[in-house]
Parts: sequence; C-alpha cells; structure tokens
Amino acid sequence: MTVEVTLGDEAESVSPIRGKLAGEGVPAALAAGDPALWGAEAQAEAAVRLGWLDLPRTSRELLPRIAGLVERARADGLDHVVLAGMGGSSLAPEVICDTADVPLTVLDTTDPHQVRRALSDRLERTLVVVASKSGGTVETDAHRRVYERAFRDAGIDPATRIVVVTDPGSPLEAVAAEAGYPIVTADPEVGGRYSALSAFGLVPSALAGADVSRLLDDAAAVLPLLARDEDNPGLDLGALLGAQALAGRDKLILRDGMSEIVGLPAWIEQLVAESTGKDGTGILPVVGAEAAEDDDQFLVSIGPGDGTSVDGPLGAQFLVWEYATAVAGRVLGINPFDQPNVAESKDNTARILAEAGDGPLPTGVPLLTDGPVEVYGEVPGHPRNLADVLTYALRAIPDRGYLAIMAYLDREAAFDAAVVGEASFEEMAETWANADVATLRALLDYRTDRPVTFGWGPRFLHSTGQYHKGGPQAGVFLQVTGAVTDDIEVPGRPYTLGRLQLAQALGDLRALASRGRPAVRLHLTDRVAGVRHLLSVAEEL
Ligand SMILES: O=P(O)(O)OC[C@H]1O[C@H](O)[C@H](O)[C@@H](O)[C@@H]1O
Repeated sequence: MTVEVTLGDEAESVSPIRGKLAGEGVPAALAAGDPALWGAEAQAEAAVRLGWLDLPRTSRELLPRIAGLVERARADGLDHVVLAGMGGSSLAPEVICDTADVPLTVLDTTDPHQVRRALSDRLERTLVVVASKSGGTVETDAHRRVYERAFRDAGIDPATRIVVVTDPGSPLEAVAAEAGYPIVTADPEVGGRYSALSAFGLVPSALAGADVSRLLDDAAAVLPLLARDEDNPGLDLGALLGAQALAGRDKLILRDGMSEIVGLPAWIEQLVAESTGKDGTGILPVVGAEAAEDDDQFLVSIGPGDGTSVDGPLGAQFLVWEYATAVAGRVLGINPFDQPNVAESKDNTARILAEAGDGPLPTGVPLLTDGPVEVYGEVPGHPRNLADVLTYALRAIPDRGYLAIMAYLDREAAFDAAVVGEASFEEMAETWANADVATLRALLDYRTDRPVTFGWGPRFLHSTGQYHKGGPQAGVFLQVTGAVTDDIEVPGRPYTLGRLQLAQALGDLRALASRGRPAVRLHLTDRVAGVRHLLSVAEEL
C-alpha cells in the first residue's frame, strides 16, 4: 500500500496549481534533485538539502550497523532507551515508536523536573542516544553532560551507555570520538526536519524496538509515484497546501484520523511550520483543534477519513509530506530548507545568560500577581487579575490571527496527579487533563473562533518557533513558566537546566517583543497550584 491523498471538496481548487506544477516539470526536476526549483536565492542551500529523496535507498546501508547496536544493547540488558534530541532529531522517532507501541523516553526539554524524571528511571538499564545534526544544540549538549555525570556517579562507564548520531565533522562527533562512544553519522545533505528516514529517525527507533526496515520498504514503494505528473500523492498534497495558502487558507488543522499511526501531526507541524513560516508568509499547522468553519482554515486528517485526508503507512507518509512541503515552498516562493529566525531566540538566550553572569536573570517585575500566577509583560487597560489578562490575549488576536500558548514546564507532570480509588480510564484521563497545562488550549479555543496552538518550550522553538517569528504578523503569545524546586547542574557549564530554561523563555519573549508581537509571560510560583488556577480561571472566562 502506498499513500492516497483524498482532496474531497478541494479537488477543483487544487487542479490548476497541480497542472501548472506538472507543466513546469516539477516532478521530474525533483526526482532528478534539481536545486533550482526554489529560485536563485535558495539554490545554494537546496543543492545540499535534497538527500532525503534518496533515503529509502541509501538508509538501507545503515541497517547492519543499526542491527549491531541493537544486539549489543540487548546483550547488555539495556531496555530503557532515552533519546536526547531537539526538533527534527526527536520528532520522527517519537511518532515511529508510538506507532510501533515501543517505549522511548524523549528528552527535548530543559525542564529540570522532566529531566530528573528520566534520570531516576532505571539508570542501570538506560541507553542514551544523543542525536544532533549540527552537534551544537545547547539542550542536547546539556543532556549529554548530565547523563555522563549520572552514569559516572553510579559507577557506570558512559562509553557503554551512550550512542551518538550526528553529521560528519560536527563538534559532537569529535567529542564522541574522544569519549569512545559509538557514532552513527547521518547524511549531511538532509536537513533536520527532513531526516525522518535517515539515521536520526532509524537509530533510536530501532534501539527502542521498532521495525525500521519496514519504514524504508514503505517509503521505497511510494518513491516511483513521486516522479509522475499524474497520480502523484506528493504533488497532490503539495499543490493542496500551496493552493490553500494562496487562497488565504493558511491555517492547516491536522487531525489523527482513523489510522494506525500515532501522533504524526506533531512531526508535520515542525516540517510545515519551519519550512514555510518565513518572509512574513507561511502555513500555520494547528494540532489538536476541531475542524474549523472559518475561511482561513482547512482540515487534513491522517488516515482514511471524510473530506481531505492522507492515508498510508508511516514510512511513505514521511516521504510524501516532505515532498509536499518542498512543493508548497515553490508555490509560496520561499526556501523550504532554511530556518532564518530560529537563531534569533537562541542568540538572545546566550546573550541573556552571558550578561547576567552569576546574577539573577532579567525577568522584570510582575505586572500583577493572582494567587500562584505572576503576570509579566505589557497588558493595556490596567488588568486587575489573571482573567483580565486572558481576556486581553483573546481580544488582541487580529482578524486571521491566532493565539499561541508556549509552556516551559514538565510535560509529564500531569500524570503525577493522584487518581482516587478504582478509577476508570475515563476518570483517570479527566484527572490528568485537569492537571495538565496543555488543557488551556482547549479552554481558550472554546472562547475564540481563532485558532489556538499549544507548544512545549523549548521543544517548539525548533518547530513552530520559526513561524511565530518569521511568519505573518498575526500571533498573540502566552508563555507559561514555572518555579523550579529541584534544579540540575549542567557539568562544565555555568548554568543549571532551570536557569537555561528560563533564559530560553526570556530570549524568545524578547524576539517576539522586538517584532511588536503581543506577548505575556505567566509564571507559576507553585506549578501544581498554578496550573489548577490557570485552568479554573480560563474555564470561567
Ligand atoms: O539536530 P540539531 O542540529 O541538534 O538541531 C535540532 C533542531 O534545531 C534547530 O533549531 C532547527 O531549527 C531544527 O530544524 C532542528 O531540527
């Protein structure tokens, strides 16, 4: 089975753009790896960014090496696999493992509480995959350092527990070689968000127990279709994304339909937002929302479904969405392979940490305090309490705009909520939802007809963060940060994880504010009570 794209009611509007793309020879040019497809300015980058089209074939060469790593891990009794990687270096393995129903602990956070949770889980049976293309990502570097210390403190040689995936020649490769860690180098001609079928997707997933050769088989089966002018699912989907955006329907509501794939929207979110959200344009993916009536939104389901849907096995879906995103980039006239605004927040964070030295970070003073929630930022109209601030945020959303909630917290924390007695699954789910800051998305969504997105920080900085800064001036931003009670030192660095996390939030806030985007930070002085308060205020708006 390959991938079937059902265009539903959109078939008519897509047809002219698809015809134009075929007439211009786009499928043949893409199949031949032509870097000129995105214009002269993008050409140099595109020339070293099209390796993903060959991965169904080239990644096969990795399989014996991966099998060797899996065998060694099994022989050593290492059955708890932790993946330290941001954005494209962890989003695909998360979907692959959730779909295969094999456990993988993903560390794409600087939240000390969440990292502590991973560290205290079966350390003696833990294998850590440190995955970074650039080898310079600060979060992943911190995770490596923290785990190295934890292993040493437990009398375990890190060289027996850490596997590195990186690009050849990266600083991480040098560190790993020096330390004696097994290294799998990835194809350097594949960008992070296009790397699902490369070593970045395959190594951690195979170690966690997923069948990765099947992913490559499924991707290989769809590959020949992608060279065709007709019945080409990648061309159909790319023309759909491009046609919708050109017609002003630039919010892509993604829904897990009736498919066996679990969580693909979170991976698509990065691919589409980071690839298209730049130069003041782009497509905003919205995950977890209901189908929208508004004329700037369109819904795509993963799996068979009514309306517009993309159905097919995971390996083939990865390739088809990558192809479609590259095609949409051409339609929109942008370079789908760079992420020009991601660095802004990273640079701000580094500057904030350097300027603060050993002193406190420049948080400013709270505008107001409402129970366990402090509010920072500029809110016009003399707000008296949290309800006023949330109301302001909802009213500030422009026509065709959106609200983004960005929570720099432990995304596992809600599961700590005590479930009373013999609770049914529904009761447990309700208890967790009532303790989960992510529930704020649905509560605020209910109070506006504009899309509301939710992202965990700093994870989203490597994904939708590009769109929030580089896309249209249409977002309103609510940051949520929380007090740290159990911080973790980062060995060899002058900061703790908690300090880095707060500096990341402040750095992004600065980048948003410098563009005149309304942004407020809600700081929970007590995390559990703060989430409860936030949700109850939002419920009563
Ligand atoms: O794999 P790495 O080099 O560590 O990069 C991880 C992620 O970070 C960056 O911020 C990019 O915007 C992402 O596209 C990338 O996937």
